[in-house]
Amino acid sequence: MLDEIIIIRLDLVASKIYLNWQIGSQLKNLFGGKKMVKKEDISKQLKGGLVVSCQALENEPLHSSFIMARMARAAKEAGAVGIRANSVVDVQAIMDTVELPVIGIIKSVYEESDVFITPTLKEVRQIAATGVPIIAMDGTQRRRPKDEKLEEIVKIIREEYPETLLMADTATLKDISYANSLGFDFIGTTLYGYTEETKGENIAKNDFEQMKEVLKTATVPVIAEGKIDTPEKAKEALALGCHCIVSGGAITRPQEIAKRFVNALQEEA
Ligand SMILES: CC(=O)N[C@H](C=O)[C@@H](O)[C@H](O)[C@H](O)COP(=O)(O)O
Repeated sequence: MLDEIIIIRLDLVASKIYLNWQIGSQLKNLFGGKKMVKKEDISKQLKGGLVVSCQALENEPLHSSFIMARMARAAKEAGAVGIRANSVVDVQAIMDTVELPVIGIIKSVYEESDVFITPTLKEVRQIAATGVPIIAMDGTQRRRPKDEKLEEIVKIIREEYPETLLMADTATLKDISYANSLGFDFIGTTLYGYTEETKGENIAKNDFEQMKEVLKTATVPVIAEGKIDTPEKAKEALALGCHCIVSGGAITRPQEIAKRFVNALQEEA
């Protein structure tokens, strides 16, 4: 009898907490919640600025949502216009910390495919559900896990999240033409140098030779991303006509930053 009373009371307490939480979030949405920002405004916000990629995978020293949110805060203090981040937890921690547009991705490795940046509909939906204004996904023509097709993913996510901007992370000019045809909002050079076909390449090589071709091929704004590791390169990419810059490792991966110093000292010795 006593057990039953205790269980009923616990149930009542739990229901009350749940109800309060629900009312609280509804009120927050009504009065204090995040405002829906229009697609054109997000694009304007990014134009001509620096987006800082705040990412640390499980095998990296700074792997922690708390630290990534602090990185995002530092980026904001420096004047960054946006953040790029990996995983639902990091994106949520960052969106709770800074009021900057976030480019969300989920890196996920599948055995049967080399595609790992938001590779399947599952990851696209998971990251979309966080409310990120922009989702970036692999925009190469490589075979995707589970044989999913990029055009299908884009079609479905456009229906489910019409207000979310989509960025294609590409490697080759062919990828860019493909992304144009699928109606992406942004094209990123993220994977140039990271696929079988482009291994060892660098977007800044020969005075940004490849970037100039990218800009001629793309029919939507181009985001310069991948090894834009100095302020000079960032400035040059913007001058060529890129919409904005994403820089990561050179700002938020201390192991890469320290390595550049160590390498320079070793070259001197
Ligand atoms: C190839 C790949 O996995 N790129 C990832 C994409 O999100 C990140 O690891 C990069 O840090 C990001 O693209 C920014 O580039 P960089 O760190 O070179 O400034």
